[in-house]
Amino acid sequence: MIVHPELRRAARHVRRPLLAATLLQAAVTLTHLAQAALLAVALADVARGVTGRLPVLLGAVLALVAARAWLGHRQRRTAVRAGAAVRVRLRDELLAHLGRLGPAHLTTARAGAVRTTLVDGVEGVDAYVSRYLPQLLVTLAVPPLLLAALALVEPLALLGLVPALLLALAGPRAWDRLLARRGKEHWDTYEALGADYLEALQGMPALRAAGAVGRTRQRLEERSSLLHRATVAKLRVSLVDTGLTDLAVQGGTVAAALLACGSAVTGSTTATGTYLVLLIAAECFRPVRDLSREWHAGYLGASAADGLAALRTARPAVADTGTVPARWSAPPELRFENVGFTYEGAGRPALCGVSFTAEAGRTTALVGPSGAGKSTLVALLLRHHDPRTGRITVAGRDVADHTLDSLRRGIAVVSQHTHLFHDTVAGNLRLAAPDATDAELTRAARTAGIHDEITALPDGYATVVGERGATLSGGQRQRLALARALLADAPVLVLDEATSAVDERRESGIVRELLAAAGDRTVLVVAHRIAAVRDADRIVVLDDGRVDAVGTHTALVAAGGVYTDLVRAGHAHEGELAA
Ligand SMILES: Nc1ncnc2c1ncn2[C@@H]1O[C@H](COP(=O)(O)OP(=O)(O)OP(=O)(O)O)[C@@H](O)[C@H]1O
Repeated sequence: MIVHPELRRAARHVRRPLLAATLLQAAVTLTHLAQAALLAVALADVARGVTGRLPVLLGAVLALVAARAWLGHRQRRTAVRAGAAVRVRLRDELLAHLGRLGPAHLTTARAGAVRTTLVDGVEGVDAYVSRYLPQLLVTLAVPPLLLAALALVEPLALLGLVPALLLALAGPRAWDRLLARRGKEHWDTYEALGADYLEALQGMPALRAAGAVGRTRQRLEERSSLLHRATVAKLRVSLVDTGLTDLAVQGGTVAAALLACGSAVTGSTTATGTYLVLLIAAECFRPVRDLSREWHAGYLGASAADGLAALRTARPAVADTGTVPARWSAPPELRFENVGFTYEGAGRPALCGVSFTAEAGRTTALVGPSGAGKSTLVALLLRHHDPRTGRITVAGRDVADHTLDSLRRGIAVVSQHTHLFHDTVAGNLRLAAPDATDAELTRAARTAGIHDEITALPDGYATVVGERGATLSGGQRQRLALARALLADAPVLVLDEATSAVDERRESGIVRELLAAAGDRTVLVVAHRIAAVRDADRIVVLDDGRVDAVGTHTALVAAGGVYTDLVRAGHAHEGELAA
């Protein structure tokens, strides 16, 4: 009888349907009881050789059977509805929270484990709430009522039934803790296996390239046998629980039968009373047996409860405390003022006293060697983290003043890790602008340099691109993501290595077209290759978390330093340095 606070919380929102399901379940139990009483009277009549009432009694039994079937059907429907409501609400809540946690959460949590919690864990809670909880309430309420009724007919029978019921209900509580621990161990192993499988599937090309498929398969097999052992350990405790319940149920029924027979032999009870004791004693234990059966359905939910609670209460890297919606009537200025930031657990700061301004409606480029802090600056602008020192303002207001949702909607980002969904090209493009017309899709795709390739696909814009855009090349995926960002029509556009997978020959052309299409938006371009940024209005050179220089391409080349090194390290042709 594990009632985890997380499961109580999940059930709180469906109190009414749950109460209805419990009452219907109780009504089903009452039909069993009434049937037992009618059969007891009928059997006593048969024993006495009186058959006059038999047709009425048996007719009533049949009516009860029909009523029970109807009540049972209603009960299941109500319970399923309550379970579905719990499932939908919990998933919505968790998904919304995952959105607030942002990508920072997945640097510590594993995607496969989160998936297992969201899918299997929530299904388990559904079974727990819709099947186990109503039965638990009925089990706590009905047997005491039946015992009270039996006390009126044959008080002696209680001597056998009460201890047996107490043993059946309270006995297994002795190892509730062990049961909870085994359940958690099983869940953790199950979650880890799910995460391993997802990672192995997603990383299959890398595993093949490294010749590590065999080793991974072996590791997965080890994980599988760990899960098998955890399942057996869990079942062992669970079966002891069920065994004890069964023993108490059987023992109690036999004791009640012996007592009833004793009373019949001594003649202290009528024939009807004896049959009543025999049949009602069995009914006393029916809810206990049913509870034991439903427990197995709800055990998964009880085991997943800790994981669900951990996900639901995980703290986002930043608090969504801003109250002002980010609605900029004109492209805003972005200002970084003395920004410093250190990742949790990192020995040295990723950024240190970074100050620069990305002018409104202009293109500012961020360049620097690998690890200089370019992506960290973008993450801070989007508030995936907050700076440890300094501040970032958009249109003169601290980004922390804005609600997270509106801030992120106002800044369209195309990063080097584009994500496409298993949908058509058009469906992927319309993610950012569900109402965009076909003409608008085409215009955005043309600007991103992907239109011709889309029309060459078997079904053009209606072609399904596969999971994560698997049927497209890296460059095509990036250009689709660019088109999607253009459609989003946000006043700020951030291109974070957005063309890194596009060949250099096409890169400068695409970037030039993009910047023209960006119109008067404020654009921040992060790039390794100078070709992607040489036309920017202003270039900020970052080195080791600090601003090394700010200027135009021509001025920076003339000044020498880190920028010139970057140009030289790239595929700069003579003209680039000379420009
Ligand atoms: N999640 C993280 N946890 C800890 N340290 C991190 C994390 N992400 C980045 N860093 C560190 O912060 C520093 C800046 O990283 P960042 O990704 O911002 O650099 P970058 O200039 O974008 O590099 P690249 O051009 O290679 O993408 C690096 O030293 C990096 O190792």
